[in-house]
Amino acid sequence: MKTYQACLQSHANCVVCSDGDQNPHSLQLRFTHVTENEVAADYRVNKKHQGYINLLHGGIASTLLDAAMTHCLLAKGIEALTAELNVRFHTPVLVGDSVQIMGRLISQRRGIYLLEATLSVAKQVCVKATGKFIQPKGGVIHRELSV
Ligand SMILES: CCCCCCCC(=O)SCCNC(=O)CCNC(=O)[C@H](O)C(C)(C)COP(=O)(O)OP(=O)(O)OC[C@H]1O[C@@H](n2cnc3c(N)ncnc32)[C@H](O)[C@@H]1OP(=O)(O)O
Repeated sequence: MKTYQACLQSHANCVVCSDGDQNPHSLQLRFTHVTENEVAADYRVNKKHQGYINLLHGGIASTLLDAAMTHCLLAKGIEALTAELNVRFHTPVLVGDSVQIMGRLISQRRGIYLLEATLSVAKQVCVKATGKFIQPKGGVIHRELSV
């Protein structure tokens, strides 16, 4: 089984979790293990990431939840692609809010991993997601570009 550190190399330039040297536009999130099947990260909402004035863009919120679920699998040595993402926006999140993002593995059946993730402010869940993840055939995730 690959280690978490080794799995991180598969997305070394990631817009969510690489360091600023690798990608200056990265949100530079750091996920930590909470339990065997759970990871978490903290993030303060930057005004660059608003959609409607002073509200966190829903696409960015979805990205954070997708990343939490991905890291949950990476922490278990599993590199899989998002095959399906379902997001429910309960409460707007504001610029400047400190948010906690959690990802949790729910189940695994016939190569399809089902996960859930939450984005909370002061312990109130504002955005919730479920996702299905699948390991690509042959296991190769990254691609070479022809140009
Ligand atoms: C911070 C870290 C960030 C890292 C990145 C974050 C995660 C991402 O953004 S990943 C990028 C976005 N996702 C992608 O680009 C994925 C694009 N899709 C794909 O590559 C493929 O469709 C992939 C790999 C998901 C599945 O491909 P493949 O294995 O060929 O699937 P396929 O043969 O169609 O299906 C395999 C099985 O899964 C099932 N399946 C496929 N999709 C789904 C789904 N959404 N729900 C349920 N079942 C599904 C199929 O029915 C099939 O079942 P069975 O074997 O019983 O027939």
